[in-house]
Amino acid sequence: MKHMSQRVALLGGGKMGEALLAGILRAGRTAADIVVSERHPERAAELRERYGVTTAEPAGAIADADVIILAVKPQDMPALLADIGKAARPEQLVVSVAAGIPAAFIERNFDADVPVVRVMSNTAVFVDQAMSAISAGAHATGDHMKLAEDLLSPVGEVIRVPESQLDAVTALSGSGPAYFFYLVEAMTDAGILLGLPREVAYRLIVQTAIGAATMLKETGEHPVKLREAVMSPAGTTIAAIREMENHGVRAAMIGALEAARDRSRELASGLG
Ligand SMILES: NC(=O)C1=CN([C@@H]2O[C@H](COP(=O)(O)OP(=O)(O)OC[C@H]3O[C@@H](n4cnc5c(N)ncnc54)[C@H](O)[C@@H]3O)[C@@H](O)[C@H]2O)C=CC1
Ligand SMILES: O=C(O)[C@@H]1CCC=N1
Repeated sequence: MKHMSQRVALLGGGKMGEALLAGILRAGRTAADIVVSERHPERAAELRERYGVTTAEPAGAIADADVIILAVKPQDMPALLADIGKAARPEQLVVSVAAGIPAAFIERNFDADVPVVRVMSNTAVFVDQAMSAISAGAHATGDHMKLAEDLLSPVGEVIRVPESQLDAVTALSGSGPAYFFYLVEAMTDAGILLGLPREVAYRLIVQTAIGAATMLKETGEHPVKLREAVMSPAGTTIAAIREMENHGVRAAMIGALEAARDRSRELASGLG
Protein backbone atom coordinates (compact mmCIF):
# COMPACT_ATOMS: atom_id res chain seq x y z
CA MET A 1 0.00 0.00 0.00
CA LYS A 2 1.26 3.52 -0.89
CA HIS A 3 2.21 4.87 2.45
CA MET A 4 0.53 8.23 1.86
CA SER A 5 -2.88 6.53 1.66
CA GLN A 6 -2.34 4.55 4.85
CA ARG A 7 -4.82 5.11 7.63
CA VAL A 8 -3.15 6.16 10.87
CA ALA A 9 -4.49 5.95 14.41
CA LEU A 10 -2.64 8.26 16.80
CA LEU A 11 -3.26 7.30 20.42
CA GLY A 12 -2.25 10.13 22.73
CA GLY A 13 -2.64 13.73 21.57
CA GLY A 14 -0.08 15.45 23.78
CA LYS A 15 3.23 17.12 22.93
CA MET A 16 4.72 14.25 20.93
CA GLY A 17 1.36 13.20 19.53
CA GLU A 18 0.68 16.67 18.17
CA ALA A 19 4.24 17.03 16.85
CA LEU A 20 3.85 13.78 14.94
CA LEU A 21 0.33 14.66 13.76
CA ALA A 22 1.44 18.04 12.43
CA GLY A 23 4.49 16.44 10.83
CA ILE A 24 2.68 13.64 9.03
CA LEU A 25 0.09 16.12 7.74
CA ARG A 26 2.90 18.40 6.50
CA ALA A 27 4.37 15.35 4.79
CA GLY A 28 1.21 15.04 2.70
CA ARG A 29 -1.04 12.65 4.55
CA THR A 30 -4.66 13.79 4.67
CA ALA A 31 -6.59 14.46 7.86
CA ALA A 32 -9.29 12.08 6.60
CA ASP A 33 -6.80 9.20 6.96
CA ILE A 34 -5.95 10.03 10.58
CA VAL A 35 -7.96 9.29 13.71
CA VAL A 36 -6.70 10.61 17.03
CA SER A 37 -7.56 9.24 20.44
CA GLU A 38 -7.06 11.73 23.25
CA ARG A 39 -8.63 11.13 26.64
CA HIS A 40 -8.94 14.82 27.61
CA PRO A 41 -12.06 16.02 25.74
CA GLU A 42 -10.94 19.64 25.51
CA ARG A 43 -7.57 18.57 24.09
CA ALA A 44 -9.33 16.26 21.62
CA ALA A 45 -11.55 19.16 20.53
CA GLU A 46 -8.47 21.37 20.11
CA LEU A 47 -6.84 18.80 17.80
CA ARG A 48 -10.04 18.36 15.76
CA GLU A 49 -10.29 22.11 15.37
CA ARG A 50 -6.62 22.71 14.56
CA TYR A 51 -5.94 19.77 12.23
CA GLY A 52 -9.34 18.66 10.94
CA VAL A 53 -8.87 15.10 12.19
CA THR A 54 -11.55 12.97 13.76
CA THR A 55 -11.21 11.65 17.29
CA ALA A 56 -12.43 8.47 18.91
CA GLU A 57 -11.88 6.15 21.84
CA PRO A 58 -8.74 3.97 21.40
CA ALA A 59 -10.46 0.77 20.23
CA GLY A 60 -12.60 2.73 17.77
CA ALA A 61 -9.64 4.79 16.56
CA ILE A 62 -7.63 1.69 15.57
CA ALA A 63 -10.50 -0.23 13.93
CA ASP A 64 -9.59 0.72 10.32
CA ALA A 65 -6.00 1.79 10.90
CA ASP A 66 -3.02 0.41 9.00
CA VAL A 67 -0.58 2.06 11.45
CA ILE A 68 -1.24 2.60 15.16
CA ILE A 69 1.01 5.16 16.88
CA LEU A 70 1.24 4.85 20.67
CA ALA A 71 2.10 8.30 22.04
CA VAL A 72 1.00 8.16 25.67
CA LYS A 73 3.25 8.49 28.70
CA PRO A 74 4.93 5.25 29.81
CA GLN A 75 2.85 5.12 32.97
CA ASP A 76 -0.34 5.30 30.88
CA MET A 77 0.70 2.56 28.47
CA PRO A 78 -0.64 -0.47 30.40
CA ALA A 79 -4.16 1.00 30.55
CA LEU A 80 -4.07 1.94 26.87
CA LEU A 81 -2.88 -1.54 25.87
CA ALA A 82 -5.69 -3.05 27.95
CA ASP A 83 -8.10 -0.98 25.80
CA ILE A 84 -6.71 -2.14 22.45
CA GLY A 85 -5.08 -5.50 23.24
CA LYS A 86 -7.97 -7.55 21.84
CA ALA A 87 -8.66 -5.27 18.85
CA ALA A 88 -5.17 -4.90 17.32
CA ARG A 89 -4.58 -7.20 14.35
CA PRO A 90 -1.45 -8.83 12.82
CA GLU A 91 -1.92 -6.90 9.54
CA GLN A 92 -1.59 -3.62 11.46
CA LEU A 93 1.72 -2.02 12.48
CA VAL A 94 2.07 -0.62 15.99
CA VAL A 95 4.62 2.21 16.33
CA SER A 96 5.40 3.11 19.95
CA VAL A 97 7.16 6.39 20.69
CA ALA A 98 7.09 5.79 24.45
CA ALA A 99 10.32 5.96 26.38
CA GLY A 100 11.41 2.84 28.18
CA ILE A 101 8.53 0.56 27.22
CA PRO A 102 9.98 -2.62 25.70
CA ALA A 103 8.45 -3.95 22.49
CA ALA A 104 8.02 -7.31 24.25
CA PHE A 105 5.81 -5.67 26.87
CA ILE A 106 3.60 -4.19 24.16
CA GLU A 107 3.52 -7.46 22.19
CA ARG A 108 2.43 -9.55 25.17
CA ASN A 109 -0.52 -7.22 25.76
CA PHE A 110 -1.95 -8.10 22.33
CA ASP A 111 -4.02 -11.26 21.73
CA ALA A 112 -2.55 -11.55 18.20
CA ASP A 113 1.07 -11.43 16.98
CA VAL A 114 0.98 -7.73 16.14
CA PRO A 115 4.20 -6.25 14.69
CA VAL A 116 5.68 -3.50 16.86
CA VAL A 117 8.35 -0.95 15.94
CA ARG A 118 9.72 1.18 18.76
CA VAL A 119 10.72 4.74 18.02
CA MET A 120 12.69 7.22 20.11
CA SER A 121 12.20 10.60 18.46
CA ASN A 122 12.22 14.13 19.87
CA THR A 123 10.23 17.36 19.80
CA ALA A 124 12.20 18.68 16.81
CA VAL A 125 9.55 16.75 14.88
CA PHE A 126 7.70 20.08 15.13
CA VAL A 127 10.21 21.69 12.75
CA ASP A 128 11.02 18.62 10.60
CA GLN A 129 14.44 18.36 12.27
CA ALA A 130 13.81 15.36 14.52
CA MET A 131 16.32 12.64 15.31
CA SER A 132 14.46 9.34 15.42
CA ALA A 133 15.90 5.93 16.22
CA ILE A 134 13.80 2.87 15.40
CA SER A 135 14.00 -0.73 16.62
CA ALA A 136 12.09 -3.83 15.52
CA GLY A 137 10.03 -5.93 17.88
CA ALA A 138 9.79 -9.71 17.55
CA HIS A 139 7.09 -9.71 14.84
CA ALA A 140 8.33 -6.68 12.88
CA THR A 141 9.88 -7.37 9.45
CA GLY A 142 12.03 -5.25 7.17
CA ASP A 143 8.82 -4.00 5.52
CA HIS A 144 7.50 -2.82 8.88
CA MET A 145 10.78 -1.01 9.58
CA LYS A 146 10.56 0.62 6.13
CA LEU A 147 6.99 1.69 6.92
CA ALA A 148 8.16 3.30 10.17
CA GLU A 149 11.02 5.01 8.32
CA ASP A 150 8.61 6.35 5.69
CA LEU A 151 6.39 7.70 8.47
CA LEU A 152 9.26 9.50 10.23
CA SER A 153 11.70 10.55 7.50
CA PRO A 154 9.59 13.57 6.40
CA VAL A 155 10.03 15.03 9.91
CA GLY A 156 13.74 14.42 10.40
CA GLU A 157 16.56 11.89 10.33
CA VAL A 158 15.90 8.23 11.05
CA ILE A 159 18.41 5.58 12.12
CA ARG A 160 17.95 1.92 12.98
CA VAL A 161 19.40 0.69 16.29
CA PRO A 162 19.11 -2.51 18.31
CA GLU A 163 16.39 -2.14 20.97
CA SER A 164 19.08 -2.62 23.65
CA GLN A 165 20.45 0.84 22.73
CA LEU A 166 17.13 2.72 22.99
CA ASP A 167 17.60 3.73 26.64
CA ALA A 168 20.90 5.40 25.71
CA VAL A 169 19.25 6.94 22.63
CA THR A 170 16.50 8.35 24.87
CA ALA A 171 19.14 9.95 27.09
CA LEU A 172 21.04 11.50 24.17
CA SER A 173 18.49 12.54 21.54
CA GLY A 174 15.08 11.90 23.08
CA SER A 175 15.79 14.21 26.01
CA GLY A 176 18.59 16.00 24.14
CA PRO A 177 16.69 19.09 22.97
CA ALA A 178 16.05 19.99 26.63
CA TYR A 179 19.79 20.03 27.40
CA PHE A 180 20.40 22.58 24.67
CA PHE A 181 17.41 24.70 25.80
CA TYR A 182 18.88 24.58 29.31
CA LEU A 183 22.31 25.67 28.01
CA VAL A 184 20.72 28.54 26.06
CA GLU A 185 18.92 29.63 29.25
CA ALA A 186 22.20 29.66 31.19
CA MET A 187 24.09 31.53 28.45
CA THR A 188 21.26 34.07 28.19
CA ASP A 189 21.50 34.70 31.95
CA ALA A 190 25.26 35.14 31.53
CA GLY A 191 24.63 37.64 28.74
CA ILE A 192 22.39 39.63 31.07
CA LEU A 193 25.07 39.47 33.78
CA LEU A 194 27.53 40.88 31.23
CA GLY A 195 25.21 43.79 30.53
CA LEU A 196 23.36 42.72 27.38
CA PRO A 197 19.59 43.12 26.98
CA ARG A 198 17.93 39.68 27.20
CA GLU A 199 16.65 39.77 23.61
CA VAL A 200 20.12 40.66 22.27
CA ALA A 201 21.77 37.92 24.33
CA TYR A 202 19.12 35.40 23.24
CA ARG A 203 19.48 36.25 19.54
CA LEU A 204 23.28 36.02 19.73
CA ILE A 205 23.14 32.61 21.42
CA VAL A 206 20.45 31.00 19.27
CA GLN A 207 22.20 31.90 16.03
CA THR A 208 25.55 30.81 17.50
CA ALA A 209 23.96 27.44 18.38
CA ILE A 210 22.57 27.10 14.86
CA GLY A 211 25.98 28.02 13.41
CA ALA A 212 27.82 25.54 15.62
CA ALA A 213 25.37 22.73 14.82
CA THR A 214 25.58 23.50 11.11
CA MET A 215 29.39 23.47 11.23
CA LEU A 216 29.31 20.07 12.98
CA LYS A 217 26.87 18.70 10.41
CA GLU A 218 28.35 20.23 7.25
CA THR A 219 32.10 20.10 7.90
CA GLY A 220 32.15 16.59 9.36
CA GLU A 221 35.02 17.83 11.53
CA HIS A 222 35.47 16.45 15.06
CA PRO A 223 34.11 18.90 17.68
CA VAL A 224 37.56 19.10 19.31
CA LYS A 225 39.01 20.43 16.04
CA LEU A 226 36.17 22.90 15.61
CA ARG A 227 36.58 24.05 19.22
CA GLU A 228 40.34 24.45 18.85
CA ALA A 229 39.79 26.63 15.79
CA VAL A 230 37.91 29.05 18.10
CA MET A 231 40.36 28.94 21.01
CA SER A 232 43.02 31.58 20.44
CA PRO A 233 46.11 31.14 22.65
CA ALA A 234 45.60 33.06 25.93
CA GLY A 235 42.31 34.23 24.45
CA THR A 236 38.73 34.57 25.69
CA THR A 237 37.48 31.13 24.69
CA ILE A 238 40.09 29.11 26.59
CA ALA A 239 39.40 31.28 29.66
CA ALA A 240 35.77 30.12 29.53
CA ILE A 241 36.64 26.49 28.78
CA ARG A 242 39.04 26.41 31.76
CA GLU A 243 36.22 27.60 34.02
CA MET A 244 33.95 24.89 32.63
CA GLU A 245 36.58 22.23 33.29
CA ASN A 246 37.17 23.61 36.80
CA HIS A 247 33.41 23.33 37.45
CA GLY A 248 33.27 19.79 36.11
CA VAL A 249 30.83 20.60 33.28
CA ARG A 250 32.05 17.65 31.21
CA ALA A 251 31.63 15.20 34.11
CA ALA A 252 28.26 16.75 34.92
CA MET A 253 27.02 16.17 31.37
CA ILE A 254 28.19 12.56 31.41
CA GLY A 255 26.53 11.96 34.77
CA ALA A 256 23.34 13.69 33.64
CA LEU A 257 22.96 11.54 30.54
CA GLU A 258 23.72 8.42 32.53
CA ALA A 259 20.90 9.40 34.89
CA ALA A 260 18.54 9.86 31.93
CA ARG A 261 19.49 6.40 30.59
CA ASP A 262 18.95 4.89 34.05
CA ARG A 263 15.54 6.56 34.36
CA SER A 264 14.56 5.19 30.95
CA ARG A 265 15.46 1.71 32.19
CA GLU A 266 13.43 2.29 35.38
CA LEU A 267 10.34 3.16 33.32
CA ALA A 268 10.22 -0.47 32.21
CA SER A 269 10.50 -1.85 35.74
CA GLY A 270 7.24 -2.47 37.56
CA LEU A 271 5.27 -2.68 34.31
CA GLY A 272 4.27 -6.24 35.12
N1 LIG B 1 7.98 15.07 25.04
C1 LIG B 1 9.05 14.67 24.39
O1 LIG B 1 9.97 15.46 24.05
C2 LIG B 1 9.19 13.22 24.03
C3 LIG B 1 8.27 12.29 24.48
N2 LIG B 1 8.43 10.98 24.13
C4 LIG B 1 7.47 9.99 24.58
O2 LIG B 1 6.21 10.29 23.99
C5 LIG B 1 5.16 9.87 24.84
C6 LIG B 1 4.21 11.02 25.03
O3 LIG B 1 4.95 12.03 25.66
P1 LIG B 1 4.35 13.52 25.70
O4 LIG B 1 3.67 13.80 24.42
O5 LIG B 1 5.42 14.40 26.17
O6 LIG B 1 3.25 13.35 26.87
P2 LIG B 1 1.90 14.17 27.03
O7 LIG B 1 1.43 13.93 28.43
O8 LIG B 1 2.10 15.55 26.52
O9 LIG B 1 0.89 13.43 26.01
C7 LIG B 1 0.31 12.18 26.29
C8 LIG B 1 -1.17 12.29 25.96
O10 LIG B 1 -1.75 11.01 25.99
C9 LIG B 1 -3.06 11.13 26.50
N3 LIG B 1 -3.49 9.81 26.97
C10 LIG B 1 -3.00 9.12 28.02
N4 LIG B 1 -3.63 7.93 28.12
C11 LIG B 1 -4.53 7.88 27.09
C12 LIG B 1 -5.47 6.92 26.64
N5 LIG B 1 -5.64 5.73 27.28
N6 LIG B 1 -6.22 7.19 25.55
C13 LIG B 1 -6.07 8.38 24.90
N7 LIG B 1 -5.20 9.34 25.27
C14 LIG B 1 -4.44 9.08 26.37
C15 LIG B 1 -2.94 12.18 27.58
O11 LIG B 1 -4.19 12.77 27.86
C16 LIG B 1 -1.95 13.17 26.97
O12 LIG B 1 -2.61 14.19 26.28
C17 LIG B 1 5.81 9.42 26.15
O13 LIG B 1 5.81 8.01 26.23
C18 LIG B 1 7.24 9.95 26.06
O14 LIG B 1 8.14 9.08 26.71
C19 LIG B 1 9.44 10.55 23.33
C20 LIG B 1 10.36 11.45 22.87
C21 LIG B 1 10.31 12.84 23.20
O1 LIG C 1 11.42 13.13 29.49
C1 LIG C 1 10.88 12.10 29.04
O2 LIG C 1 10.69 11.09 29.71
C2 LIG C 1 10.49 12.07 27.59
C3 LIG C 1 11.23 10.94 26.85
C4 LIG C 1 12.33 11.64 26.06
C5 LIG C 1 11.97 13.07 26.14
N1 LIG C 1 10.94 13.26 26.93
